[in-house]
Amino acid sequence: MSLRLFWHRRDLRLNDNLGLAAAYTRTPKVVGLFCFDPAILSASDIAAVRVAYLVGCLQALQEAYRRLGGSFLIFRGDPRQILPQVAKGLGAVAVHWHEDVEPYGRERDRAVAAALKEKGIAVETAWDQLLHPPEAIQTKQGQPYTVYSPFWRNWSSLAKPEPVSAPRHLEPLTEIEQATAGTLGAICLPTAKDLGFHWSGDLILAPGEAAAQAQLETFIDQHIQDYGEQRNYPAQPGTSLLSPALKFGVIGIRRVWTATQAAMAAARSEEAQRSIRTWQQELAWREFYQHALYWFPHLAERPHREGFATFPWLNNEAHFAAWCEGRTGYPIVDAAMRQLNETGWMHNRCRMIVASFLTKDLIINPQWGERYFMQKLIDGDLAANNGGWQWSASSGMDPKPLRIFNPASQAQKFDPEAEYIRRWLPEVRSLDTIDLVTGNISPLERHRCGYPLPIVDHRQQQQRFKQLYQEHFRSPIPQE
Ligand SMILES: Cc1cc2nc3c(=O)[nH]c(=O)nc-3n(C[C@H](O)[C@H](O)[C@H](O)COP(=O)(O)OP(=O)(O)OC[C@H]3O[C@@H](n4cnc5c(N)ncnc54)[C@H](O)[C@@H]3O)c2cc1C
Repeated sequence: MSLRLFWHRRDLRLNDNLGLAAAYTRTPKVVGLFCFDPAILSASDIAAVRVAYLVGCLQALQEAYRRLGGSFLIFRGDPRQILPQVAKGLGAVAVHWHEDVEPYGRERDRAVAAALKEKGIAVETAWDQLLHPPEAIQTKQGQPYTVYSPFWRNWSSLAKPEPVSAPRHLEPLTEIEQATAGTLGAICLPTAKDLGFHWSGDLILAPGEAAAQAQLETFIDQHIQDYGEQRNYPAQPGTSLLSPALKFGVIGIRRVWTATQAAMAAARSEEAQRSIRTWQQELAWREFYQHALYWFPHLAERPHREGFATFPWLNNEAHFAAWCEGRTGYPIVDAAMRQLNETGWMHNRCRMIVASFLTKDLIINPQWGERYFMQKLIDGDLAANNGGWQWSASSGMDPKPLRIFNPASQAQKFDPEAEYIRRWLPEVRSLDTIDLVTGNISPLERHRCGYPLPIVDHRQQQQRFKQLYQEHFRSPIPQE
């Protein structure tokens, strides 16, 4: 029986997995494989919480393969060497995987494909992590979109693909093949600690396909119809928390989309339908940023607007340390950074607030913040994180208006009872709500609570940023 390998990367599931389903139509002997790449593991922006979630998902996937009777192999090393060696050693006729948008992944995949073809082994790839691959969404002139609204109009007008089924039964490796895999370097699944990462906290989402599916169902049943309103309040459980599952492909995007369509059909009101539409738009933001990275790989390295590469950022290291530790003296900013440090996740509203604060109040290079987020986030994803930071810094593809968030107005609007602030800043819990949301806390009170004075003055810094902007770009401030 011919053997095919399926190389898992950002698709840690059996259901709604296009490449796996395609391989399974050819043979039931599809062997799953995951390779820990030292180049990725040794990068300086890896979060321990993300590795912990990844390892948990691999464990669930390995069990899922076993339940279907199949085999799942783990390796540690350079995929450019491992994949061709293993495929050849096991006599595989083909290796299947899914396309990636990240520059490193695309280059790696080209090298792996070339090495396999040299050995006479077929390579079959598909787009799986997006509802529409980059080539499918372009302007009338055949160019990639650089602005979200027209992208959304095009993207949302297209019919969406249906989910595909998981294999029903898989053939395992024979004992001899298993022994061969061992000599080729197959290892037992390491723990996050074995890989050099330590995460002792809880995870916002339990690892594995079953947990992601259950989370989707809970969100659809209980929250999606109120998402339009609730998604802005960081103290409320109004968002899906599916970002780690979507990052690692623990749930299929076609399944997620189908669930939103079913919710739309069952919506209780027009308001509820608008909420569901808003959530669908977030899924489109995810795709927009992935397409952007695919077409403009330089985004991973530098600002899209070239002028920002030489912007005179102040880059005060003490201010950056205070921001990272949640000790800026601005309660909503500090609460958000503590949430990130303690849980590996931060609410979207707060991501925007802290990113604006870092770039427009502290006037620090957004790349510093982008990297810190990657070092901490369970859902840290190059495309989404870069997109979010470039949006916040006004250095991205869609720079208008110049977004400057006022921390006090944001807190008054989106955390009016200071519930979120109190949850993450225990030292100020006893203070009055109005003081917490406005940040008008006297120096004496701050001293009494052990809470720092504001490290900068928002109003002054806003003026300073605008002045630097005008001088640097020699142009007026872009307005809405
Ligand atoms: C500065 C900054 C950095 C960010 N970094 C990341 C990151 O590293 N990884 C990441 O997945 N998201 C990132 N986001 C986007 C967003 O904050 C998270 O996707 C969201 O908070 C995840 O929570 P959720 O799953 O409950 O989202 P929901 O509100 O339930 O949204 C559903 C899904 O849509 C996608 N999504 C939602 N908003 C966005 C967005 N603005 N851009 C891209 N995709 C989106 C996510 O996959 C999310 O899981 C960032 C946003 C900002 C402003």
